[in-house]
Amino acid sequence: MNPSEQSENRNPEDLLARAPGEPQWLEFSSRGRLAERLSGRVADELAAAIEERGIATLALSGGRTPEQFFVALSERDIDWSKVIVTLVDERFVDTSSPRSNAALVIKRLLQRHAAGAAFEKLYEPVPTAEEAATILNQRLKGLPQPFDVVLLGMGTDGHTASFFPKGDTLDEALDPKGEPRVLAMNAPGAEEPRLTWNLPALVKGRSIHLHIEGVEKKSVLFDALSDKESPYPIRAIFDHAPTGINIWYAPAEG
Ligand SMILES: O=C(O)[C@H](O)[C@@H](O)[C@H](O)[C@H](O)COP(=O)(O)O
Repeated sequence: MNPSEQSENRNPEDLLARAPGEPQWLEFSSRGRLAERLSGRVADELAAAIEERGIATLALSGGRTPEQFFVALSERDIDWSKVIVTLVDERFVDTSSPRSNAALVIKRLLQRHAAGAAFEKLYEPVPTAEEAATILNQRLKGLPQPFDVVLLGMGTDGHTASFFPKGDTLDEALDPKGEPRVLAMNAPGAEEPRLTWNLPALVKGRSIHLHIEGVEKKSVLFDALSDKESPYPIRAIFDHAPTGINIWYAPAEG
């Protein structure tokens, strides 16, 4: 049986009953429906945070998956002038690169209603990602934490944020006792050096959403959640998040 068939035959309810952290499974027939519903949920959470604390923080993943969601979110009419957007992780490239997560956020999210949001990029134009991490930890000291809303993605190698298998700072990044901070990460599976918030910064998020599309990712996630000793870094998020993670899934990619 190939991984896709195997994953299709696995029932999310059975799996989630055994998974750590009591996650919720939210499945949609299309990417568009998912983007619509997820954007409504995130907009409500941001509005509630503004109501309670006067400001809201939103930490986003990049990659290809969230494009439609970003557009749908940009159309939500909330007080974006009170929202600070940042990234869960970034590729060590400037915004002129098609690989820049910041460029994606600027182009797809910080438009329409969301044009008034503040944006804290996870990038500094210095020679190395390690130097950038040092500067970012200074610059982002004042960023209100815990983040109100954290949006995670996942790769088919089981990475989330830039917690890549065999990453050179993976142990440090996944140390649940660390203070929230940004780290540089170099890994064989990443095309360029990365910058990433560490596990404590992400799992402290008041609301955590994991957005995955395609049966291959579903299969990887099921493997990660059904095995306590799973080598997939995504497992660490479920093991350490005190709040239930919402898993948003649509079978089709593209
Ligand atoms: O910069 C990044 O790559 C991300 O933030 C990363 O963690 C992403 O969520 C996954 O790699 C999934 O990427 P895709 O959506 O492109 O599959």
